[in-house]
Amino acid sequence: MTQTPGIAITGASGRMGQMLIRQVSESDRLHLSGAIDQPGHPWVGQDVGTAMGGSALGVIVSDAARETIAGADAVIDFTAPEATLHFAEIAAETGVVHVIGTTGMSDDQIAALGSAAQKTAIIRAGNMSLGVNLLTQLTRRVAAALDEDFDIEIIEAHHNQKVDAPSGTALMLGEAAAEGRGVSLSQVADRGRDGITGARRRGDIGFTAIRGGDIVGEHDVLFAAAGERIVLRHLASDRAVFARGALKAALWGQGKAPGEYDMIDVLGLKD
Ligand SMILES: NC(=O)C1=CN([C@@H]2O[C@H](COP(=O)(O)OP(=O)(O)OC[C@H]3O[C@@H](n4cnc5c(N)ncnc54)[C@H](OP(=O)(O)O)[C@@H]3O)[C@@H](O)[C@H]2O)C=CC1
Ligand SMILES: O=C(O)C1=N[C@H](C(=O)O)C[C@H](O)C1
Repeated sequence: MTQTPGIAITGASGRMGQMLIRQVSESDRLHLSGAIDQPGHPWVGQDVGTAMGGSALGVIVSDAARETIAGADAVIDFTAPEATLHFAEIAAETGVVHVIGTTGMSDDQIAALGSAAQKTAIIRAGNMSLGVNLLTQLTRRVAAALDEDFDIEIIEAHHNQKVDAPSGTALMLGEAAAEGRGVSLSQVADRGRDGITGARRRGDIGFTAIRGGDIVGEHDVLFAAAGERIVLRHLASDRAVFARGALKAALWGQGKAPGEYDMIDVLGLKD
């Protein structure tokens, strides 16, 4: 019998880590080969299924990232920027496909992934759901069809434990809108309104971040002109949508040449 690709999950005890472990362990196309947590985490040394409060899955949570990633065909990583850079080095050295969902990375941190991508396939997206990736394409098209009489605002809402803002998704949508308009997002992004801000600058793309309760992830792209508004909206109510995308990416990455890819590549959504 052919063995399915083995998947190692970083940040096993995290919100996404646990969701990914559930999805991989229920998949018949992939199997869970490893679960990683930080040294000193109480889950290290325990069966990951038991640690999650369910039945044993036969995989012990390890703090030995290199060994665990080397034993996998893909590592799925939804953690934090510095951790992701560390895992990228290991994935590159061991030739393991690296699926990155981590957000909040600086431009320098993203650039640093470039050298890892010379050695292995990296698939990275600020949002791995089908819906949001479709929404980026729609945003780009609507932005291209409208002129600067339409002010573009991106409004996102997330749970109260989220540490980065704007969300990775909001930035993806901002990039898509800027691309549609033929401008660079860094030149037009307005990310921090407070106090006497002055009137809105024509052509800016504004960002607003709401944080509260257990909101999984909500994004509006508003195109507002005199007398009319268009709103493109995505609402996520279950983290499974992100995990499903990550599993698809891990499978799609098998046998791919080293390089940087995104979910538009995985989902075949390029126009
Ligand atoms: N692209 C997408 O589709 C999505 C992306 N995300 C992103 O995924 C990331 C994680 O989100 P979420 O699961 O909610 O966050 P959590 O805080 O619930 O989980 C983060 C996990 O990463 C671990 N971690 C943090 N820092 C390090 C480190 N330096 N080294 C090793 N492990 C570390 C944490 O371990 P410990 O508990 O020991 O600190 C924890 O297990 C965020 O960046 C979020 O924005 C989330 C959902 C969808
Ligand atoms: O931190 C989260 O929860 C999420 N993060 C991603 C982001 O920053 O956009 C994706 C999703 O919205 C959930």
